[in-house]
Amino acid sequence: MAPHAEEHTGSSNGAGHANGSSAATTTQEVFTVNSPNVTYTDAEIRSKYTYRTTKVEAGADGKFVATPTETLYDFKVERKVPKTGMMLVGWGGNNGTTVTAGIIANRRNMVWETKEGPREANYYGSVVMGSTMKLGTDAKTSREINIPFSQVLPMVHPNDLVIGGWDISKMNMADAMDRAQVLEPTLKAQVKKEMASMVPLPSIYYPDFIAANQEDRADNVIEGSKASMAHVEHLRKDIRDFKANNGLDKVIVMWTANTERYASVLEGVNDTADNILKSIEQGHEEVSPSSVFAVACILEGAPFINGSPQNTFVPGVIELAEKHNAFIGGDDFKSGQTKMKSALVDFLINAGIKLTSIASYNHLGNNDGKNLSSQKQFRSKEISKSNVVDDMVEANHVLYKKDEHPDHCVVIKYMPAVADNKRALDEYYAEIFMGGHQTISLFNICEDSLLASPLIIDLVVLAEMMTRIQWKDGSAEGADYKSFHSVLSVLSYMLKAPLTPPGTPVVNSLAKQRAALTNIFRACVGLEPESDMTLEHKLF
Ligand SMILES: NC(=O)c1ccc[n+]([C@@H]2O[C@H](COP(=O)([O-])OP(=O)(O)OC[C@H]3O[C@@H](n4cnc5c(N)ncnc54)[C@H](O)[C@@H]3O)[C@@H](O)[C@H]2O)c1
Ligand SMILES: O=P([O-])([O-])O[C@@H]1[C@@H](O)[C@H](O)[C@@H](O)[C@H](O)[C@@H]1O
Repeated sequence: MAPHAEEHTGSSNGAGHANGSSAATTTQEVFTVNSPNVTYTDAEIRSKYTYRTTKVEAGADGKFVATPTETLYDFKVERKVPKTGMMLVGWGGNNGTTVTAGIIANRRNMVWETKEGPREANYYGSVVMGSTMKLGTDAKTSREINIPFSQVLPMVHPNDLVIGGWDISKMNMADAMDRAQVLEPTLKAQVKKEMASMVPLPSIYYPDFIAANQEDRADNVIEGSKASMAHVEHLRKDIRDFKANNGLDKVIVMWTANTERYASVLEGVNDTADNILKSIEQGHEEVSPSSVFAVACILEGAPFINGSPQNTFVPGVIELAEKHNAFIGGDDFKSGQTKMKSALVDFLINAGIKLTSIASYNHLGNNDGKNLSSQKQFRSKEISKSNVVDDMVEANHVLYKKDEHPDHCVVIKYMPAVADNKRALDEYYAEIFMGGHQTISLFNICEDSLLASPLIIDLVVLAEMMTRIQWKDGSAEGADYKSFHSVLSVLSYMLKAPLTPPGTPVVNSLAKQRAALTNIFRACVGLEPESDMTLEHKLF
């Protein structure tokens, strides 16, 4: 994505709507790949990529036998950036209002006064819009050349996103933004008029799935019995209407509504695609609103991402997505305390330091915290916040015996006074050389919604990008191109509890997650994985 070629003109249009530029901005890539394995047409980038890895087998003598292997893939990337809609479930919440105001402010290059002086709109905290990747090294000087991550492939610019969504609260977005207590009044004043014209669509509300303390918000609910496909069809029509009313090519749906309790996974209820559809027809009590949204999106062909920790993707929903070649992804934005944890644990364990205890406490005062003050909803969050260290511990059997792992506790307390400015207090306790100990104590004020909103943008932009990437076996004549697996594990960097295709491992290491995303996108333009070997600086 090149720097914006045109000014964006917002235009409001109908319920659950609005804005974005009149058309997707034309982009000029900032690099081309000079390789016989990469071809460019106006419509596509095609690349032949050799995937090199190492297969390991246990030898007869008990030693490992490592065999380098090569697999040929052909990748195809559609270059046309579609006019894309972002529909948020829970649009009227802290994250929904904040990300909406943030995109409007960026689209209009807004500046607002604060007590520390003027502040300009930005996309800090977004991997796509705020980070770079190493393209290679200068042919003459061998110095690193880095490019904005957003320019490795032709991605949607968030300023172009047309935003809409649903909420069980009918409050318009300007009033909901005030309710959220996240943004500076001087910024809110500049987006207020536009946000006031945005009203969330009514949503489905099954009280048993979120805290009872949320009931007073529920004044914007789709009527009718849960026991039918009516809710699914209603949401599908909402998506179709939003797409048609805004002249969109694509819609991505993001769950940023309240954390639900876990749904029981039951044979005959939600274990298969057919059974989840039957259970929705029957209004089964274990079918959650988020699963109904997921089913509606799968049937409508709109990628669905779950930004909360509940098990939206019960096996039947995953199977349905696979049957329909629809994209799903989740779970639970990884915004502050857990993102720091996944980086710190990665560093400590890979440094050979034996982490033995992690105590994670946080308190917050926003509505999310209010909902999480209910045990069943907290349990969903406790699970997603606790499992984030598992793969890193299991990968180091020098430090940890089988099934040995650090003590790990997660505490969340609702303290209204701090509002969205969540406090995360962590203690990491580790064994070091010769019986020593290292204690790391962190006090991390994470402004929850200002950290989560850029992740919403990343997840939507990356999910849309994945719909324009196809692959085929490069060694098989006549093979057909197909999409990546329905479960977008490539999104894991932004998520606490990465959903992966059934039977595949979960990777929580932040560095590995980012490397996977970066290197898959590099492969799509025929480039080798980012290597920091820099042999050119060592072998001369
Ligand atoms: N840093 C973060 O903010 C962060 C990080 C990770 C995960 N999350 C998760 O993201 C979600 C949203 O966080 P938030 O701070 O915006 O919460 P919030 O409570 O401010 O917003 C949630 C919104 O969802 C609405 N809602 C509830 N049930 C709904 C339904 N069935 N359909 C449509 N709307 C519904 C509520 O009315 C509310 O407006 C929460 O589940 C939270 O756990 C947030
Ligand atoms: O991503 P992270 O900062 O570790 O986790 C956060 C929790 O600490 C917080 O209590 C909760 O309100 C947010 O939804 C988010 O899940």
